[in-house]
Amino acid sequence: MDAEAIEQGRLRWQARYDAARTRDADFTTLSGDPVDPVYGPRPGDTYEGFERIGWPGEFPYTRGLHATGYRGRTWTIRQFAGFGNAEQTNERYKMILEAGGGGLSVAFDMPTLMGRDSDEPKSLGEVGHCGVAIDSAADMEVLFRDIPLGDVTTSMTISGPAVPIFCMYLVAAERQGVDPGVLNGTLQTDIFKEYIAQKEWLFQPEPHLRLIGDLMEHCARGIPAYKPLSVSGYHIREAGSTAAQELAYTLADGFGYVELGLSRGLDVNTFAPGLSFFFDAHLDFFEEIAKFRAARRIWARWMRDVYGAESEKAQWLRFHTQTAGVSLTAQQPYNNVVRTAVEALSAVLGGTNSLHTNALDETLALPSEQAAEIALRTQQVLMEETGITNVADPLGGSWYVEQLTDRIEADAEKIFEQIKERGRRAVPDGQHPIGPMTSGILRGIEDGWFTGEIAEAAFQYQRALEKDDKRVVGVNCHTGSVTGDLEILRVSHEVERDQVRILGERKAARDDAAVRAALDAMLAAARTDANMIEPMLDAVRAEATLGEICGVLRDEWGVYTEPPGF
Ligand SMILES: CC(C)(COP(=O)(O)OP(=O)(O)OC[C@H]1O[C@@H](n2cnc3c(N)ncnc32)[C@H](O)[C@@H]1OP(=O)(O)O)[C@@H](O)C(=O)NCCC(=O)NCCSC(=O)CCC(=O)O
Repeated sequence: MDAEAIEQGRLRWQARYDAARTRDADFTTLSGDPVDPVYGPRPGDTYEGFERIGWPGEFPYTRGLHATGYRGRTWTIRQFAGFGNAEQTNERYKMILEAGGGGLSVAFDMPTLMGRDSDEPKSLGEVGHCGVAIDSAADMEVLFRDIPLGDVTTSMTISGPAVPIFCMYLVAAERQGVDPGVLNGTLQTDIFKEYIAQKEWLFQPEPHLRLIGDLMEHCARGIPAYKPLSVSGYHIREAGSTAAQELAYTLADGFGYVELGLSRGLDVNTFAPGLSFFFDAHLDFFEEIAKFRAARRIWARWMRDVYGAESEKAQWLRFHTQTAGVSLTAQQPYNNVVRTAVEALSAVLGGTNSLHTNALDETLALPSEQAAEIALRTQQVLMEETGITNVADPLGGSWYVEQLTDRIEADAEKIFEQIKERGRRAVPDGQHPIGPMTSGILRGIEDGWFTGEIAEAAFQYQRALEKDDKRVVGVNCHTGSVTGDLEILRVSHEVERDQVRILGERKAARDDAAVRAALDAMLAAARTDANMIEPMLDAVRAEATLGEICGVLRDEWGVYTEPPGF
């Protein structure tokens, strides 16, 4: 790009920056020297390929979505939390908000994630263990007691039964007197990554996609700020993928949901801002930063050029990041604080919009209160003490980071082509029921391709670890430790007993005929093309439980069995 075009871009950025609001904060170095909000080529310099880098707040958004970077608004500190029953988790949320957490993020227990009630035999021993147990709208009410849902953004990490859980959230808001139309938050909902990596699905892909389409329609129509999908690479990476695979599979899944919205006749400029993303921040500092920068650039280009998105928000890739759980070690667990800080730094340098930092004890149990606080404080140290929020995309223009960004983008493009090619082999072009990327994803799920590719990458890494080519402190080098034991959070079995008892009492107190009628109406809707959100909301309002709602749908649609792979 010639010097004149670079200068024009800088002036556009300056105009945007001047028109925007910045925080009332000190933007100097620790030594008191002023720093610019962004840096670029020196006036008069040319820069080959600068259109791929550009300025923050401008297409292709490599350097961030906002001209002001974190000077306008810092990232959201969003700590994923949930354990025991709704009451215990409600207490933890209040602690997080009081300690300066910017948003909430609900972790559900395994029965809830699988659409089962706490009193089902398969739930035994799991209630309240890896997250909070939610059986019905009444639990959801308790979960957010004294937390005004109109004033807080809440993320809910659930995908198989995402839609009934979402309905419970809406009903909890109604019961607080909050208009559901003003709700802002994120529902994970991403079912593709369940088949690819996390393995918590309920039905075959098609009925899941139908429910997701209904949800997208409902939110696009009436809850404009709500993000019904958090397209997730985190679980793909944690299952052992490479950074490029994480990026490519996740963005491809995102394209699949765009195709789903388009196939429903929705306007891409209306529904695309409701797609957000969720990535892992692993330990290779520069590769991770490059991954985040490439993600924004690829998404903006595909949204504009392939899917016809015109508005900025429809081209923006917004993402949450969680530090890599898989990088934590049980050996010398205090080192995990350092790993997490480095990973969080890469997320911030990559321009994350929202961040969860893992607690040092998460490889052993759910975080204790003390470990959860250190994790939160880690973000606050980065945010408040390091000057990192002063300058947008400070690594832009680094030869290494720019080349890594280009490389990871090229790798992702190759993978998109592989996915689409699988789709073309399964379904001739012009006949894709949803879209060409979606056909490729479904084919890759059905024939175990994604799982196989991830397993191969995980195998290669494990082999490198065992040959000591890759090193992990406390595991295959610098072993032996003088640090003591950790306090471990244990969820008492009484939680399960109490949850089952309360569920029984609630079932006994409700109007059974109303529950049955609402479930029948929901089933009738499932047998048509009608949007299922309203009938499901009615069932939830009648206090139908999660297990009952999912049970009716399981009976109707059947369950999915994964193809065996060796
Ligand atoms: C979009 C995100 C990523 C973040 O939303 P947030 O509301 O926090 O942030 P945001 O949208 O970036 O910013 C909020 C508002 O401020 C505006 N804003 C931001 N920066 C600005 C700036 N510099 N200048 C002007 N405006 C700015 C934004 O445009 C937006 O307004 P407008 O809206 O008006 O534009 C959302 O989807 C989210 O919160 N996701 C979290 C997902 C999550 O927590 N998942 C947990 C998974 S845990 C899991 O799966 C478990 C894994 C395991 O451990 O097993």
